[in-house]
Amino acid sequence: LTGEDSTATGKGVLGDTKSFNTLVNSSGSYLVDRTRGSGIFTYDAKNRTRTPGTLWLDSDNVYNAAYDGAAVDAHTYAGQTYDYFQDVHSRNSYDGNGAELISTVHYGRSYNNAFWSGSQMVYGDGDGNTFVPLSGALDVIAHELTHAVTDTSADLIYQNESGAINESMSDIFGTLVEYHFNNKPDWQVGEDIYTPSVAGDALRSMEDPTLSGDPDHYSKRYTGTGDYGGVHINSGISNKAAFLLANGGSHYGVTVAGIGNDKAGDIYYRTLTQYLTPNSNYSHFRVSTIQAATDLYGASSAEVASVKAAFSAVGVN
Ligand SMILES: O=C(NO)[C@]12CC[C@H](CC1)C2
Ligand SMILES: [Zn+2]
Repeated sequence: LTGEDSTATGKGVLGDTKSFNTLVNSSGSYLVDRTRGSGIFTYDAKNRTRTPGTLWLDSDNVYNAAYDGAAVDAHTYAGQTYDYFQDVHSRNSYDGNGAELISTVHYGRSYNNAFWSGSQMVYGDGDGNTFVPLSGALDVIAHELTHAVTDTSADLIYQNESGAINESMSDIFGTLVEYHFNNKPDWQVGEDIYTPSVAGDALRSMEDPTLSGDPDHYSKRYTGTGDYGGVHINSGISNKAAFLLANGGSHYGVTVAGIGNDKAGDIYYRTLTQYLTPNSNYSHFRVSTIQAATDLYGASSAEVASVKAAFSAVGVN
């Protein structure tokens, strides 16, 4: 594929106008951004389930059709997430080696989910009641791309406690990316694309995981076999700890002094990429996070004290 690097404009899933990088040649405008790593490439599954599908081609470099919105956001938010990991953590793409970012939208029919396939991001359109097209939320795209970061670093096994930590890392960086771009930021997950007819709800709350029935303390962890051993359930324990570490608060009688999003992000990034291993459980997660904070701020630092308090507050001692 050859052509000229260009900039297009278009409307996202929620009708917001944005600009993004494309490649233009005599065929038209492709959703190809050659300015980041080895490139960002966005594809159309055309409501079938073959991936990646067809590289997205538009006729006039203006992406304002309703059908275009999912692709506009997948492409733009992948670029923003790339920028977050490069600019904040000096990580060039999800593998640190400039790997191509490949996304497919319009996957399946009324498909209420999104996932990292092991090699690319995949987004359904939702059924219009539970979800609208899932690439419409920056925290969701950053969630998915963080699965790729995890897979190329700690490689946390996607089940039981290691899987819950895997899921929580994706929720944590999904939220931190949302704050980094100040895109209606909050400590909820998927709020922008979840239940369009219900205001103020979210798929999950990191501030209060019990709102979606998930545990906010290790003593309340799920020990069944559903959800790969509760990877989207027991993530609440770590999500609550992350909320407390960044924002502060008291939880079950334990008070945590908040250290802010940036320091929390640096601690979690170092924990994920330097200390966690495929079989890490919550106990090893506590030790690893303390070590990462110690590396960054010193053993007697306030940051280390807050990490210890945050894990203690959720019953991981
Ligand atoms: O938690 C997830 N995947 O592991 C979700 C579910 C809905 C959003 C898109 C994918 C987040
Ligand atoms: Zn996930």
